[in-house]
Formats: sequence, C-alpha cells, structure tokens
Amino acid sequence: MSSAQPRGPVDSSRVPRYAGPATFARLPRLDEVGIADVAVVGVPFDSGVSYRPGARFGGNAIREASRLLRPYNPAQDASPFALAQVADAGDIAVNPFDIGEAVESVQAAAGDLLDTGARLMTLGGDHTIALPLLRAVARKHGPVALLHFDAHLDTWDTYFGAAYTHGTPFRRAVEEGILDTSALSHVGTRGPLYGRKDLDDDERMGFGIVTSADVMRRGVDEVVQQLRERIGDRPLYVSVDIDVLDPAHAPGTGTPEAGGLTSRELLEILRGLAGCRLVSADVVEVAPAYDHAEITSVAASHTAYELTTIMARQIAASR
Ligand SMILES: N=C(N)NCCCC(=O)O
Ligand SMILES: [Zn+2]
Ligand SMILES: [Zn+2]
Repeated sequence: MSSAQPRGPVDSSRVPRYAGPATFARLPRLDEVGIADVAVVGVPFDSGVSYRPGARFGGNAIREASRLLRPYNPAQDASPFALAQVADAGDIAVNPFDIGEAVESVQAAAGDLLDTGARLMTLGGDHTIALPLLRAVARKHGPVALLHFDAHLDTWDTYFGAAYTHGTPFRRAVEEGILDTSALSHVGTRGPLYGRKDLDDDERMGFGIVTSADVMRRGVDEVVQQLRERIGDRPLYVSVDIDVLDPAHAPGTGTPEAGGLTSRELLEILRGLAGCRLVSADVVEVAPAYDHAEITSVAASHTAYELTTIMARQIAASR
C-alpha cells in the first residue's frame, strides 16, 4: 500500500483537459508516484477475437475519453483519487503474433503489479486477457468470485481448435480452479448461441445468469441485491466487456449484439456493488474504429471510474 499522499489528477482549471498526453483521468503515471493503491493498466492486445479486430486500441481510447472525468463522484459520494493513490501504469506490451506468449506476459506483468500491493484496473484489449488477469489475482487471493458483464457467455471451449480466445477465458478459468464456483455470475447476456448446450455447460460450471432482459424486467435494485447475496464477502473480480451495452450505447466493439443494457443501467449496477471486496477489475472489448463521437470509450471511462471509486473507498476504509 502507498504511504504517500495521493497525487490526484491534473487540475483542469489550470491546464486545459485536452492538453498533454492522456493518462487515465489525467492521473499521474505510476513512475511519478512510485507505488499505487490502484494501478490502471492497458493491455493493447486483440489477437484473440472471433470477429472485428481493433480492441488493441481500446485502452488508449478510454484514456483519451477519460480526460473529462472529474475528481468528485457524487453517485458514490467520494473523491476516489483523494482516498487512494490511483496511477496509470501504462501498457503491458505483449506479442500480437503468439497468443500463448501474450497470455503468459499479461499474467507475469499483472502479478508484478499486484505484488506491489496495488489493485488492478485494466483497460483492454479483447476478453482473452481476463484469463491471465484472473490467474494473477487468484495467486494472491485464492479463487475469486466473478461478476462478468457481457453480451456473451465467454465459456465456450475452443475456436478453430484454439483454447485461448476472447470467447473462452472463463471456461479456462473454471478448469484451472482459479474461480470460486459458488459465486459466478454473468450479467447482460443475450443473443444467439451455438446451441442449448452452451447454456447447459455454463450452468454446470457454476454460473448464474442475469440476462439483459432480466435487468429490464426486474430492475437494477433487485438485480444488485441478488448479485450481492451471491458475492457475499468473497474477494471479487469484475470483468466488463463493453458489448454488455446495447450497440446504441457502445457501437465501438467487436461482436455487437442487439438488446443490451443502457450505460445508465450498467453504471447503476456497478455503483450498487460499493462495499464489496473488489480486488481488481477490467474493462475490455472497446474497438475505437467502430465507435462514433467516443460513445463507447466515454461509457468505458465512466465504467472504470465507478470501479476505481469502489476500490478507492474500500482502501480508505481499511486503513
Ligand atoms: N468476448 C466477446 N466479446 N465475444 C465473444 C464472442 C465469441 C463468438 O464469436 O462466438
Ligand atoms: Zn462480449
Ligand atoms: Zn466477452
């Protein structure tokens, strides 16, 4: 844990927020503060996608869109960057031509950051990276509860015989024993599957599902209550595939599916997780080439902001 005073973002009343290179929320770089409570880290990797490529540019698009974030979060009544040292750790640069090597590199680099005592707020990249991130987190905390926001299950087995893809990270994670199978939830799933077996396999792995339609019918508060009961006080990892949002709210993604959550619903569900033991999180699958007016990267930046706020509040409360 950092002992230094949190540095916080550049003051946008003194330096226009559009000036200078973008770090997440205009926060300091990790090398400027030495050690952080929350390390925001990019993973420019999209060699695991099954459809449109381009999520390798997602992290930097989120950083650009995050210039407009302000230091006080009224929805959680907290100034996250004053409560904890949050810093931008830059990118984990991985091999785009060798998925296996990339997965190993992400695990190693994430492990190094976690070893400093930081929690990770990862900006993806495609969903393949959730596997090495979970491996690194489980090495520290043991099997973790998983809350997975996505249009897709991502518990498929292989694509073209490949085990490490953006459609398969959570099956691999269950196989490896790095998830607490009593607390696994998908939120926002929808759209066509390959067959009924996809759901049967998923259920057998231990996942509970709150579909996109469930969120609409049952409402955010009831969904939050159900999720919180399932999570309890377990260490929690939250993985947000931005395609959980409707393509109207997140057009800039690789495998869009109609009928998704609104950004308001997603942000409200996340806020409802305040107080959960959030040990690390990711936001993945932002593909800026398909975006318009930064709709997707703005939504992703706010998603990371809410998650970071939860972590910062918890760090401050445990001091
Ligand atoms: N993780 C994401 N975004 N998509 C998985 C889709 C896998 C498929 O093409 O069936
Ligand atoms: Zn998805
Ligand atoms: Zn996904």
